[in-house]
Amino acid sequence: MKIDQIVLATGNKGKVAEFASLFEGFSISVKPQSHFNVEDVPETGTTFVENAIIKARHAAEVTGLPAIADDSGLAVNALGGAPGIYSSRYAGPDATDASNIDKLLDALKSEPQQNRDARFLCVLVFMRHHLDPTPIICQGEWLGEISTERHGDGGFGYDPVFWLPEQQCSAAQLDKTTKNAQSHRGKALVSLMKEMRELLAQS
Ligand SMILES: O=c1nc[nH]c2c1ncn2[C@H]1C[C@H](O)[C@@H](COP(=O)(O)OP(=O)(O)OP(=O)(O)O)O1
Ligand SMILES: [Mg+2]
Repeated sequence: MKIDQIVLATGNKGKVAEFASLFEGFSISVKPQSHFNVEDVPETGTTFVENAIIKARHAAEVTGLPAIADDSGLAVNALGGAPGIYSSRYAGPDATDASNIDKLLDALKSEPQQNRDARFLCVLVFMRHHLDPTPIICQGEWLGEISTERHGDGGFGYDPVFWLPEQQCSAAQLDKTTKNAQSHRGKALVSLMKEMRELLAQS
């Protein structure tokens, strides 16, 4: 199967920036959906997998191109896995990264550090076209803790409060390359590229 161009089915500029460096050296051109005027689509699934498929299918349908989508989020043990698939809408329909973090810190305010374990999860989906019956689905996770205060201003989303105890810094204090080498998204993309290479070599 010959592919020259792929649409990246996300409206999140933080993800786009990370994917841009992850895709450096990749032989196929990967452009964000904004380049093709694809609008965000409602994420009506109850799993990361369903939401990633919904986003990839939508972008593939609008553009006629193969698509990659990312559905990701933060799962906090002390909150029973919340905010999970609702991470981007945790503080409500008009949530921002800042209001989501405020709500998270408030929800955890009485939890001591040993109860603040969390993980980032990322599901990536590749669909060759919008009716692809066998999408490639890969996932990655990244373990950390939720700090009581923000640290750093890099990255996006919950990065300023995602604390990495072994590195004694937050995800927002890592440069992009260092974050990509260990993040949920970086790990999922390594698996996805391996499977895509096999698929593209087959046909
Ligand atoms: O590396 C990360 N560092 C910090 N925060 C992160 C990360 N990865 C996901 N997150 C958070 C951001 C958002 O609150 C939610 C993803 O929600 P999710 O629906 O997948 O993305 P989104 O709505 O921002 O953009 P889009 O759906 O167009 O891809 O998890
Ligand atoms: Mg979203």
